[in-house]
Amino acid sequence: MTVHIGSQKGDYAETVLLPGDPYRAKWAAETFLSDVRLVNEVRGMLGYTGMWNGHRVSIQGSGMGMPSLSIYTNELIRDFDVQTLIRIGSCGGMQPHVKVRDVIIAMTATSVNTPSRTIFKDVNFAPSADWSLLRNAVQAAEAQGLSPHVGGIYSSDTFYDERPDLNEQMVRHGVLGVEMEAAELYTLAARYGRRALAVLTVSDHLQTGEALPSEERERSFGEMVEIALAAAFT
Ligand SMILES: O=P(O)(O)O[C@H]1O[C@H](CO)[C@@H](O)[C@H]1O
Ligand SMILES: O=c1cc[nH]c(=O)[nH]1
Repeated sequence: MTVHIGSQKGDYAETVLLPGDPYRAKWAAETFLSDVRLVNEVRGMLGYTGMWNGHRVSIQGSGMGMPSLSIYTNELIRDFDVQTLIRIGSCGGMQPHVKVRDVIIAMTATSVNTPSRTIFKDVNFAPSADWSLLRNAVQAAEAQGLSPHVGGIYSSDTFYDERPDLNEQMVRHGVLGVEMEAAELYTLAARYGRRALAVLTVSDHLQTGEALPSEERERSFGEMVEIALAAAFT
């Protein structure tokens, strides 16, 4: 039992998928896992544990933004001994060749700030994915017949951005998409020696203005869930 997770030790699997949206956690657990059990509902941040292809796995909502993700990731790592954490999130497309509903597998995550920023002082730490998870995810996506985009993403502190110049620099430097959590997830995984990856589905596009409705963001991103599960257990 922690401040934000009302479970006992052992209630979580060693592998946890982390959608920002707690209702995506519910949908993914009910859709892809068997023997599903609700293990957290503190603050409505739903978490489930079940089985996938003979493997025990949990799916826990992380909330929106790095401060919220940091709370759940810290508690999962430090109090529940979680070893592998895979974010399954939505993101905004930033390149013309990245289309809505495409899958992005995030190799690195650039940020202006993270909850860990102060400990690095003047160092620009480079948050990056676990290599084995990244490789497994690419192979799993290709086995599904998908062509995922693999590269850098931008973890922003804001959804409603007042700094279009920052996005311009991201686009200019080939960043594929923008979301709000992966940089801190990768940083915490590095600090505690755990494996982390972010698999994202493009829900809207910064250049075209195309955007999926919230119901689709909650329930229709099955490909990335299957990629994340396969990557964890390959
Ligand atoms: O769909 P999720 O996983 O929440 O991810 C994205 O969506 C939220 C913003 O709408 C932010 O959390 C962002 O990172
Ligand atoms: O953080 C996010 C998530 C989805 N789409 C965006 O534009 N930003």
